[in-house]
Amino acid sequence: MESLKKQVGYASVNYIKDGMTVGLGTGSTAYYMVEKLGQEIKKGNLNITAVTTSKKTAEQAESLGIPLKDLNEVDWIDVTIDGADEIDPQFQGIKGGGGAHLIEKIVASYSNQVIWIVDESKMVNQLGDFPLPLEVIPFGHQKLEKILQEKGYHPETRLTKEGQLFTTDNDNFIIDLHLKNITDPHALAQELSQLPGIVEHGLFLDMVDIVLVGRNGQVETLKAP
Ligand SMILES: O=C[C@H](O)[C@H](O)[C@H](O)COP(=O)(O)O
Repeated sequence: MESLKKQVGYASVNYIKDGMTVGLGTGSTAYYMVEKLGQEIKKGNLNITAVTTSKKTAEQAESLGIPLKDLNEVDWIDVTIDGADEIDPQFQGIKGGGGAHLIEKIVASYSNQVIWIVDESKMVNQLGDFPLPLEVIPFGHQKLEKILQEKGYHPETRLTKEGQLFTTDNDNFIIDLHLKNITDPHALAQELSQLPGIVEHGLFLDMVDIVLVGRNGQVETLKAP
């Protein structure tokens, strides 16, 4: 898996051209994309500006000398390259396994092109086996969890390995919904968007343009319809 992630992450840098403003995703696959981008910048092959989607990616990018700007300082992003947790045959996805989906979704929404980079294990027939992350405001989060429980969504407030409440880069909490299968992602997205306290859910619908999949040692390019 690790070598597939590296292969697909490295291959995605081919979509980055000189002069572009690039959105840098978060996670173990995006890590390799950022690593390769740093190498190309160091060699003098690329001159770009990047906007990051998490503190972790910002730290990595800074350490590699990738020029960074805040989203407010750029007009638009040419391409954002990011990982994903699940992608269905309609190119709908779940993100937020690392708790970064709020900023990832904002950055993606200001991008001309969105590319997801995944290993083949992320390609599924139906979304929902991967727990759906919700970034929630700490105020009243237990009340919200109760409502989600009553709806039959099997919520679980995310904890760190040490058993502490997981906090996002925005000082919010994450509630993961253990749904097993999501039959109507758009209806669920709408319902979750209307619940007070949920800042953003991890359903990324109709957002991706190209998916690069690492499969059997090759990188497959899939274009969303
Ligand atoms: O919050 C995390 C992000 O949405 C990641 O892009 C996603 O979880 C995929 O990460 P990875 O490539 O590490 O599986």
